[in-house]
Amino acid sequence: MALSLHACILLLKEHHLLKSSAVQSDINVEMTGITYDSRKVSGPSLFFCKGTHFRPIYLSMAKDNGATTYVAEKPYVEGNGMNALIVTNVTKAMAILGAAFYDFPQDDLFVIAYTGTKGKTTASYFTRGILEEAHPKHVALFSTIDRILGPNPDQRFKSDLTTPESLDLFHDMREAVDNGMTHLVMEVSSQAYLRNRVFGLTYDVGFFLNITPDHIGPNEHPNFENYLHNKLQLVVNARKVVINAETDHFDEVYAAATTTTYPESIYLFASTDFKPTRDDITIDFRFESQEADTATSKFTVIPVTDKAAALNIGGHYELSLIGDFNESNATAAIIGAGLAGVDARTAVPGIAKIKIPGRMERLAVSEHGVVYVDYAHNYGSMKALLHFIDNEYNHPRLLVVVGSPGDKGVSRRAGFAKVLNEYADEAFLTTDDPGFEDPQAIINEIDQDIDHDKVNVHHVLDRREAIRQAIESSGPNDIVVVAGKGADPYQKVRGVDTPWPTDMVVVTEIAESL
Ligand SMILES: CC(=O)N[C@H]1[C@@H](OP(=O)(O)OP(=O)(O)OC[C@H]2O[C@@H](n3ccc(=O)[nH]c3=O)[C@H](O)[C@@H]2O)O[C@H](CO)[C@@H](O)[C@@H]1O[C@H](C)C(=O)N[C@@H](C)C(=O)N[C@H](CCC(=O)O)C(=O)O
Ligand SMILES: Nc1ncnc2c1ncn2[C@@H]1O[C@H](COP(=O)(O)OP(=O)(O)OP(=O)(O)O)[C@@H](O)[C@H]1O
Repeated sequence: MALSLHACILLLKEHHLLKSSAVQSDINVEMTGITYDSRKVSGPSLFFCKGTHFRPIYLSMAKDNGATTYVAEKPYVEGNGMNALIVTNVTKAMAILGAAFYDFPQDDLFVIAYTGTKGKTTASYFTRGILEEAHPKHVALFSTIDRILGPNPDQRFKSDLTTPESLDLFHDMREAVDNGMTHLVMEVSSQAYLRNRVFGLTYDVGFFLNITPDHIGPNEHPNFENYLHNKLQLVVNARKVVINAETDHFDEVYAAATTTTYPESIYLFASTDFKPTRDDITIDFRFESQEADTATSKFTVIPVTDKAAALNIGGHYELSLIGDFNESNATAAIIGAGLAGVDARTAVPGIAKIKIPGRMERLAVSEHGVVYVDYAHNYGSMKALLHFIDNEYNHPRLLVVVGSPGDKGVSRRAGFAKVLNEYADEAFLTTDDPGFEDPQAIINEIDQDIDHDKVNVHHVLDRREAIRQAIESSGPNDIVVVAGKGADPYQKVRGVDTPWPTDMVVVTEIAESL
């Protein structure tokens, strides 16, 4: 892979990003490296000066390591002697030049993208499960949990971000294509749009699952309007759009979709109980719960319109991942697979066996009821989870272990208190990625909104101990929910990822010790 300075200048001009350039060498000589991290420069490279914690010394280091050109929003003396491309927006420039450096790998992939406050990972796993049934060993995945770039175990990595930085995104897409992948299912966070990680990228199919207030605060979105605006960008950039008609802010989502997509390429889905508030839209697909037990969930997908019927995905489905919200996620995935050319004969077996690390994992503990480990970590997801369990087990005594992260998502704290008031009998408030905040202060903040007449609250800073106390104090008919971390293998403490064996491993160890 390579890119010349000449090509960079042309591309930046074409996108109206170039403010000025200083050329010190032959503009046709190709650069064979591209990075935003001075520690990764090797050989003649293009280096991007970006980020809140960027220091000019990184540019000196990049130059020493062989970088020949830098891209930045202002000139740096540390870059003297290098080619300089001064741009109006460095992260947009990075996305445009990154796509070109890796030779536009998205053109060789059928790309299905998901956004939504909740359900992105689940729907992405479901979609990949179906597509893999139709195209074995040809479906890549970029998810919060992992990135799958090829069929071999060494082509699978743990993710650091839900949606990677643009250079990493295009790098990984290129690897996926070179590994023979023909399809990519990816999660797109609102932060990815805010930070231009997917600037200029378009999708074959784009999904809008839902939106509830989250990710608002320092380092994330300044307010809900900004969060919504960034999430809407996904439907603007998709050739076919699928929208959960039950989402809050449906009107804005639908309007955004129609700015770039004709209504015949927009598909809407909803449960059979849902009544649209406007009569100028038609729901294309309905889904209806059949029955659920503690191991499987059965539902039917019903095509309503002609364009929905044409996909041939109607029928009865079964999931190994319970939770009524997962029927909605699964319906989305089935429609996505249908738009990729897969019909119900493949979709039905494809989705049945999918399990997702840290989502609705369940362990029955002798004499202590059932323990669920789940990644629910805001009001909306926790409500969906506790409501489902409350219904499924007919109002059991509910013990919930939960904490809230530091440095972000501050609104989650009040949200947890609200949902605990609605459903929990016992709350074990504990540590969850405190970052640079005091975990006890976070616990106090959650606790201040809990109604102590309804919920018996325990403060147990040590997460393992909190889980132990919850399980030990639960009876044979009780349910313990360990929420928030799912299959996260670490606790973020003062900038350090401290290893954590994962909630389910801890639950299992405690259960075996009883
Ligand atoms: C707020 C935010 O999104 N920040 C991301 C962003 O940081 P940044 O651009 O400000 O960069 P920085 O960390 O300040 O580093 C400065 C620059 O110096 C460079 N550097 C550093 C050291 C050195 O020796 N040499 C050098 O060149 C670094 O490579 C970097 O380019 O780029 C970094 C990668 O370069 C990301 O790791 C970082 O994600 C932070 C850790 C983060 O927590 N992001 C969250 C909010 C996020 O993105 N979440 C969403 C999911 C949200 C959801 O669940 O929906 C996601 O998509 O994951
Ligand atoms: N459609 C949904 N509506 C409400 N809650 C959901 C939905 N789907 C999943 N959840 C809940 O949210 C949790 C996280 O689900 P998932 O990982 O699929 O979402 P996500 O959008 O990828 O989340 P994040 O952006 O936080 O990584 C699940 O463990 C479950 O409790």
